[in-house]
Amino acid sequence: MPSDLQEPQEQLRRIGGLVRDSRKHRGWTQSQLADALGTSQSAINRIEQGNQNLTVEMLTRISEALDSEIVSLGRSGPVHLRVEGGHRLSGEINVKTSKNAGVALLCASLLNEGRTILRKVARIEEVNRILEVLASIGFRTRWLNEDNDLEVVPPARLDLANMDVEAARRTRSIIMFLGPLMHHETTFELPYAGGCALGERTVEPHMTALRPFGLQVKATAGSYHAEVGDTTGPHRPIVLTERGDTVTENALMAAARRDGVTLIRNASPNYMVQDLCFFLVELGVRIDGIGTTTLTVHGVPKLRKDVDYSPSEDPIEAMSLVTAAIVTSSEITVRRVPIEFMEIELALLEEMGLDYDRSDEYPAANGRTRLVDLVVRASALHAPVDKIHPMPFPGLNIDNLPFFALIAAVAQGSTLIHDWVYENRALYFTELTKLGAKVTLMDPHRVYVEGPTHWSGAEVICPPALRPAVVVLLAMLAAKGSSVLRNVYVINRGYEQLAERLNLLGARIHTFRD
Ligand SMILES: CC(=O)N[C@H]1[C@@H](OP(=O)(O)OP(=O)(O)OC[C@H]2O[C@@H](n3ccc(=O)[nH]c3=O)[C@H](O)[C@@H]2O)O[C@H](CO)[C@@H](O)[C@@H]1O
Ligand SMILES: C=C(OP(=O)(O)O)C(=O)O
Repeated sequence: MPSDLQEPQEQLRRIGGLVRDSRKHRGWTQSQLADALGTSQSAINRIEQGNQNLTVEMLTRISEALDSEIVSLGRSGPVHLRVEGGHRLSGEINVKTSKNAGVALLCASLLNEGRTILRKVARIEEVNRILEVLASIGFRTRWLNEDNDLEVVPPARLDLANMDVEAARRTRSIIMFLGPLMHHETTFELPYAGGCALGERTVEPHMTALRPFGLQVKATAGSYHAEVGDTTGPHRPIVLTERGDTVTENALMAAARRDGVTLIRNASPNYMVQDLCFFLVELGVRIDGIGTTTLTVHGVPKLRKDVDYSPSEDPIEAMSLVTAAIVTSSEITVRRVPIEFMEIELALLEEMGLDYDRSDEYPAANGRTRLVDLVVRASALHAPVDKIHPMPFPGLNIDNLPFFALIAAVAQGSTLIHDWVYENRALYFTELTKLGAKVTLMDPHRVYVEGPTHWSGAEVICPPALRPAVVVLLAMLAAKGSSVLRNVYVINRGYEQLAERLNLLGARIHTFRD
C-alpha cells in the first residue's frame, strides 16, 4: 500500500480492488478463488467490495493462492511506480542490448571451457536470474564496470545438484540449458521454465528438436528429467516444426559441440538467434546461413577460448521507446535501433501517418547488426486499413504487437489486432480500458481498438506479461494526472531502469515500495 494515511474503509476497498484484479489476471472466478482458500464465494465477493475485515494471515493466503504479492511488509516487497502523466517527452535515448540475446549468450557460455566476456549486457532481472543459476552450479560471474561488461568463468565441473531452482523457475530462458548441458552430463534435471504467463507455452518443439542429438527429456513433477543416449546423430537435417527462437537456439547449442555437421531447417533468423550465431562463430564454430532459415553448423567437440562478444541492441526496446514518443505526442530521438528488426513495424507506422526520420546505417559493436537513429515526431495517426498481426521473423515481431494495441488507441479509427500466437496476451490489452481506451475483446486472440483515446489516470496491477505491462506504463505517461502501476518486477525482467531513463526524457515516474 502507498504510505499515505487512508481511512480503513478506503484501504479495504483498495485492497479488494487489488484482489479482484489479481484474480482476474489469474483467469479465476470468485468461486475458484473461494475453493482455493476453503471459503465461500460470497466471502470473496465481500473482500473484493471492501466489505470484509482482513487479517494479515488471510491476505498472505490470498497472495499465495493468486501467486501475486497483494500487499507486503518491510523493504523487500514489490516495487511500484507512480506516474504523473500528460507531459511531453524530449531529447535522445539509446536503446540497450537485448534481453533475449543476453540470456541466450549466458546459456551459450555453458559451452565454453574458457572465459566469456559479454559487453554491455542489459542489467535486468531475467539476466540476474540466469546469473544466479550459473553461480549456483559453480560459475564465477562478475560485472566488470559501469558499462555492464560481464565476465563468466566456468568451474572445472558443474555442480548441477546445487542448482538455484527458485531462480531457474522464474525464467523461460532456463529451457536453453538443455542444449548446452547435454555436452556436460549424461543425466540431469532442470526445473520447469517460467517467463511471461501467455497461456500454454509448450516446450514440445525443444524435445523434438533435441531428440535426434540423443537427448531424451521426460517431464516429471515440476521438472524435466534429461538423459543423453546415442550422440552420433542427427543423421538427417533437423526440421523444426515451428520457427521458434529459443528452440532454434537450443538446436544450435546442441549442434555447436557435436562432432559433425548439422543442418537445421525452418530455423528462426530472428535477432537473438543471429547474436547467438555470431557468438558461436567467435568461439570457433563455423555456421553457414546466418540470418536465414537454413543453418549449417560445423560442430567442434571442445570449445575452450577466452572470448569477448558484444550482443546487439533490442528491437523490442526500440519499439517501446518509439511508442513512448507516439502516445505522448513528443519528438524524441531513439538511437541505436537495429533496423533489420524494426523495418516492418516502421513501414506500418508510416502507413498510419507517423512522421519520422532515420539516419544512415552504422554497425553495432558486434560488427554485424545494422543500426540507425530515429527521430520520431508528434503525428496524427489513423487506423490501418488491414488488421495487424505478427509473424515469425521476418515479420512484425510478436513481442512488438502489444505496442500496436496502444498505438491503435491513439490513432483515429478502429484497428483489429490479431495475436494468433499467444493464447492469453490479447486479453491483457484490455487493461488499457482502465485508463480510458476502448478495447473490445472479440475472442482470446483478437481485439478491436477504437481511437483516439481520452486517457485518464488509474491504479493498475502489472499484468503478468512483460510487454503488456510496459504498454500500461506508457499509456500512463499519456494520461493527465496521477496513475499507479503496481508490482513492476515483470517490467524489470526485461528493461533496465526504464522509469529512470524515461524520466531523463521528461517523464515523471516515481518508484516506491509499500
Ligand atoms: C527468451 C526469448 O528469446 N524469448 C522469446 C522467444 O520465446 P520462445 O522461443 O520461448 O517462444 P515460444 O516457445 O513461447 O514460442 C512462441 C509461440 O509461438 C508459437 N509459434 C512460434 C513460431 C512458429 O513458427 N509457429 C508458432 O506457432 C509457439 O507455438 C508458441 O506458442 O520467442 C517468443 C516469440 O518470438 C518471444 O515472445 C520471446 O520473447
Ligand atoms: C514473452 C517474452 O519473454 P519470455 O520469453 O522471457 O517470457 C517477451 O520478451 O516479451
